[in-house]
Amino acid sequence: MITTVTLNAAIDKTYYVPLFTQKSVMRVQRFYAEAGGKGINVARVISQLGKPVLATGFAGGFNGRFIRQELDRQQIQHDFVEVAGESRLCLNIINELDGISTEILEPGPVISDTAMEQFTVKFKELAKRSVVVCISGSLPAGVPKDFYAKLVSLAKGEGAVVLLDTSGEALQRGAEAAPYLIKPNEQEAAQLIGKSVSDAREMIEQLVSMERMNIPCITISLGSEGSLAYVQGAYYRVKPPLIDAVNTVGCGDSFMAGMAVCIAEGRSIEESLRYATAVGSANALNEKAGYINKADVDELLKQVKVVQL
Ligand SMILES: Nc1ncnc2c1ncn2[C@@H]1O[C@H](COP(=O)(O)OP(=O)(O)OP(=O)(O)O)[C@@H](O)[C@H]1O
Ligand SMILES: O=P(O)(O)OC[C@@]1(O)O[C@H](CO)[C@@H](O)[C@@H]1O
Repeated sequence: MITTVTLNAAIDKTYYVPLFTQKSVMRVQRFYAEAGGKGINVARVISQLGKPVLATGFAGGFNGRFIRQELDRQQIQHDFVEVAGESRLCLNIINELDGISTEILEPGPVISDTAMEQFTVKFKELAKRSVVVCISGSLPAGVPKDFYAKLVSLAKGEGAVVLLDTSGEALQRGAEAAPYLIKPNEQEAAQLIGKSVSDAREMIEQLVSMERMNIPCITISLGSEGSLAYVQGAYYRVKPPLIDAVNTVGCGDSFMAGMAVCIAEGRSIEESLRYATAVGSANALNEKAGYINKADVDELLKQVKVVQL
């Protein structure tokens, strides 16, 4: 089984407006409301790829009920710890004119020590039954910055392969616990090394050589430019197909879903990078965040280029 973790679950609302302008009244033309937050997106995409998955994390209030209901409707297994307060609302406003998206993300509920203890017990149990555990997204208030590091160690102790996709201090501390894979985008990678470097190859080399960084697989995602990966001593450049992107929010989560599936199935690294890239690109073709069509993935797969450097 693959388990995905979303400590800061959300209702992801996507608004399509004709022209996004400040100091104006904008009428929404189309909108979508989905169960979201990075790990839930990963779970949905894994499920859309036809593979078994379970989503866990914290969920609370009316929004938490909506999230569980949506997962039920989409027949995605879930096991969340109920928390006091409301799970957050994340808004993605897409300007129809040029496709540019603006995200407004609520902070989410404050998590109590009791809820964290409850989650830790549940997580250990789930990790024991999982081949791969994928931990994604920001930490809600109340959760210590080293919580992902604790989860990484626990899951590794239970024999699971751990993938981590987060940012800032949570990523820094989590990375020190040596998950199997991290996937920062350029901005997150720059935060991790403490400065921005314009050349992606130089950036990944700096990440690899960082002290206390003992991670077998590091991929820096570069949006429409694809990614640069380091896997056990070798570097790879991955180029996605040229597509007409509609909504790129959730591409990183879809990439993680593709990697999780391939790692769970023991596929080669080149095959995994190719597949994950096709899944990431397929998400960009969809109006909803964290959504793919399997037929798109199969088509895009033929056009992804992976080159060992
Ligand atoms: N416009 C695009 N065209 C083709 N492929 C894309 C595009 N945007 C993203 N992808 C694919 O998806 C992967 C992940 O995208 P990206 O770098 O935007 O992740 P991210 O910043 O983590 O996204 P998010 O946090 O919204 O999930 C890329 O490496 C690429 O393979
Ligand atoms: O605050 P986080 O957890 O870093 O990011 C949350 C979020 O922007 O990430 C997803 C896209 O990757 C969206 O579904 C969600 O709203």
